[in-house]
Order: sequence, then structure tokens, then C-alpha cells
Amino acid sequence: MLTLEKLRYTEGDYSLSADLTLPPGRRVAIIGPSGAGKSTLLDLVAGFLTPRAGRVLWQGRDMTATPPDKRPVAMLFQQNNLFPHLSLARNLGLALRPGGGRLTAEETHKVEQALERVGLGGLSARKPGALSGGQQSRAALARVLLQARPILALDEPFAALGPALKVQMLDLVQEVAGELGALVLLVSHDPQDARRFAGETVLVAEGVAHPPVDTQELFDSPPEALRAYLGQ
Ligand SMILES: Nc1ncnc2c1ncn2[C@@H]1O[C@H](COP(=O)(O)OP(=O)(O)OP(=O)(O)O)[C@@H](O)[C@H]1O
Repeated sequence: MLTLEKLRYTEGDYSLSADLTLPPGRRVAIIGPSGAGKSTLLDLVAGFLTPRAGRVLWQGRDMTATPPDKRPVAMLFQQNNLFPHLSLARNLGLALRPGGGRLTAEETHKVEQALERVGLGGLSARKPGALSGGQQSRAALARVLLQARPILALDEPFAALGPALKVQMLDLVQEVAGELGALVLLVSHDPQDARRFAGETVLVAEGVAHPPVDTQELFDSPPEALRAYLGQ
């Protein structure tokens, strides 16, 4: 269970509070107006931001003070965060050996398997710049697979891809997360993404990240804050 317990974050005039739990293995969309705090919420879970009050717990263990690299969270951003000067093999190797260093034969094999899994078999020597946007997204997903963390946080990772490619990538995320048994938190501006991908949705609006509700029901009868955002 991911628990955000009476969490409160403030920065200047801005504040965000959350008091909710999310079970392992679920796929959850995070939706809400621009600037409402969707990325802030993910950053609090991942440990890039520190709350002013409250706690973040995973499976009952308090991780509020745990640094990002020690948290059970893998992040996928739109910009992929692949190192441009390193081959895919070396970029992905960092998931297994964050300090760098030579991979064992077994680790190299794991990297190749992860690349195969996302449809990039045979491309391990390529640098990110020699890949298409879709291929870079796949490589970032292969890294997530290698990190094998139980929480997967995606901050609009495929917004720059075309609609068909985005659907393909979300399907692949669904498969990879299913294999890992990971809880997926997907920030998206697209209600279609939420409907297709996530059984539950957390609405972030007016300074509150609300407890998750059934995605279908939320969009079928949206509350006022969501109606305005959807332009209804
Ligand atoms: N680096 C920053 N410095 C100061 N304020 C920031 C910074 N990043 C975000 N904020 C503010 O924090 C609040 C929440 O921003 P956040 O990026 O979490 O919203 P969001 O819902 O993810 O928005 P969007 O959908 O536009 O990406 C906003 O009021 C924003 O202006």
C-alpha cells in the first residue's frame, strides 16, 4: 500500500494536501488542471520534494525521509533522461549499477533481454540521439524494467509522441507493470489515457489530491473542478 498520510506541501502561496492510500499493482491516473500539483504529487512520492507535514509510507514503512534513489519508485519522464553520450547498453546498465562500473555477463544479458522486451533488440550499441522519439521512450521503459521497483511514476511520458504511438506505449507500460506487479501512477492531460489505462483516478484540484475514485464514474459525472478543466 502506498499511503500519503495527512500530507501537506507548501511553497510560497502554493499548497497541496493529500490523505489517501493506493494498493500495490493498481494502475492509477492523476488528472487535474494545469498547475494544480500533479507533478508535485509525484515528486513527493519519489522524494524529490519534502512535505511540510505528514508522511509517505510504502507497505507500512515510513519513507518520508528516504532519498529518491533508496525509494521503491521508478520514474519515467517525457524527456526520458537518457545520457546522450552513452550507448543504450551503458545507459541501461546504470539501472543495475548506479555508480557505473563494468557489468557482469549476467547483467549484460539482463540489459539485452530488457531491450528485447521493449522491441529494441540489437540496438544496445546505439546512442539515444540515433533513436526516434518512440524508440527513446521504449529505452526509458526498458530501464524501468531493469530497476524493477514496485512503484512506477510516469509524468506525461508520451505526450510528445503521436496518438497511435502513445497508445502502443501505454499498452507496453501496462504489460511491463503487470510483469513487475507495480503500482503505476500516470500523470496525464488526456482523459482518454485515464479511461483506457487506469481503473482509478486521483483528481488533483484546488490544492487537494483527492482519494482515488473509479475512472469511468469520475468522467461520466465529473465534479465541478474537473468539469471546468474538461471544458464542459
Ligand atoms: N520550480 C518551481 N518553482 C516554483 N514553483 C513551481 C515550480 N514548479 C512548479 N511550481 C508551482 O507549483 C504548483 C504545482 O505545479 P505542478 O507542476 O505540480 O502542477 P501540474 O498539475 O503538474 O501542472 P501541469 O499540468 O501544468 O504540468 C504550480 O502553482 C506551479 O506554478
